[in-house]
Amino acid sequence: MDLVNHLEGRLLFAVPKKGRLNAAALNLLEGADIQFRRENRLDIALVKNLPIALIFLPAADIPTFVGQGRVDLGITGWDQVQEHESAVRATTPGGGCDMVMDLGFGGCKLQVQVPEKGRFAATRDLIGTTIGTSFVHLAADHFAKLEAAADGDPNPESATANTRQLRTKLIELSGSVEAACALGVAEGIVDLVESGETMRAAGLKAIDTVVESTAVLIKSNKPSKTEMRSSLSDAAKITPGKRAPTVTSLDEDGWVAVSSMVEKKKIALVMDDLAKVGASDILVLDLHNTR
Ligand SMILES: Nc1ncnc2c1ncn2[C@@H]1O[C@H](COP(=O)(O)OP(=O)(O)OP(=O)(O)O)[C@@H](O)[C@H]1O
Ligand SMILES: O=P(O)(O)OC[C@H]1O[C@H](OP(=O)(O)OP(=O)(O)O)[C@H](O)[C@@H]1O
Repeated sequence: MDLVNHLEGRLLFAVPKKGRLNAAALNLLEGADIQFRRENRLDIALVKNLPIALIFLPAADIPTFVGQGRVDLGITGWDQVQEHESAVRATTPGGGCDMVMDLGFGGCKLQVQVPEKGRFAATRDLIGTTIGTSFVHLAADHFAKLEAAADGDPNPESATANTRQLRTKLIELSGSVEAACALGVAEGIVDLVESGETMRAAGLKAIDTVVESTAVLIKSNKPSKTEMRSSLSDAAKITPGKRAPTVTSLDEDGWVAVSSMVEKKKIALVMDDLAKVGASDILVLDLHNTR
């Protein structure tokens, strides 16, 4: 079955496809009686008992899909939501995601770590060095604030990597970040710590916390394409016009303008019904003749 063509009218819900949050997220869905069967290798599963489609994505990509309004809801780490927000702040303030609730599992901290017996005691000592991390945008913003404070900026908390030329060099690593110091790739790292075992085994110590994280439920603050399409089909049933309504794309993502002929005596009721299915800016214009 081509599942992509069965998404219309369904709420799209992104779930971590693997990794630390996968099992706990699936438990949560089971507890909420969300029934589905995921076909082997398919990243979309239609929920049997509710108009929902689950979309299985890497935890790091979920804020992008939710932030762009491509899916409506998602479960991911707060660290990933913050990293996305830092990455797109210049073009999309807030990243397009709103936090609905803290889910309480997946607790960890994104921390600045340095060799235990090394020369760095505080994060500001790392200014101008090389830092290895998978969270390049959050780490860059963190060092932008530190550098602003070191330079005597009266408002260092408002500094970001977009507003400053960083002296600290960030190297993006996709895993095993803790190996970077011992192998000479970086002087310090910014990486997740849960039990602390990985950090201790690598001879590192934490000297600063960038973000404290747990798994969160996030929602898009843009209407998704499917939501828009389903509202549109509801609206078209209320105002079918003579043959079909005229639908025009608008410059704002997710919105369309709809024109349709309505009998004069039904205008008030039709406007009420349209507002109920989510229509806004409803205008009534005179039509002088029709045949
Ligand atoms: N000990 C931990 N280490 C890493 N992440 C953790 C840990 N505990 C909880 N998390 C949460 O799990 C999220 C997903 O991390 P995880 O490494 O499992 O994802 P992944 O999709 O398997 O990524 P990757 O393939 O890069 O390892 C993190 O962003 C974080 O919010
Ligand atoms: O404090 P701990 O309980 O030891 O957990 C922290 C470790 O877990 C994560 O790595 P992961 O196991 O996901 O592997 P990775 O290094 O390949 O990302 C994270 O990047 C740390 O290395």
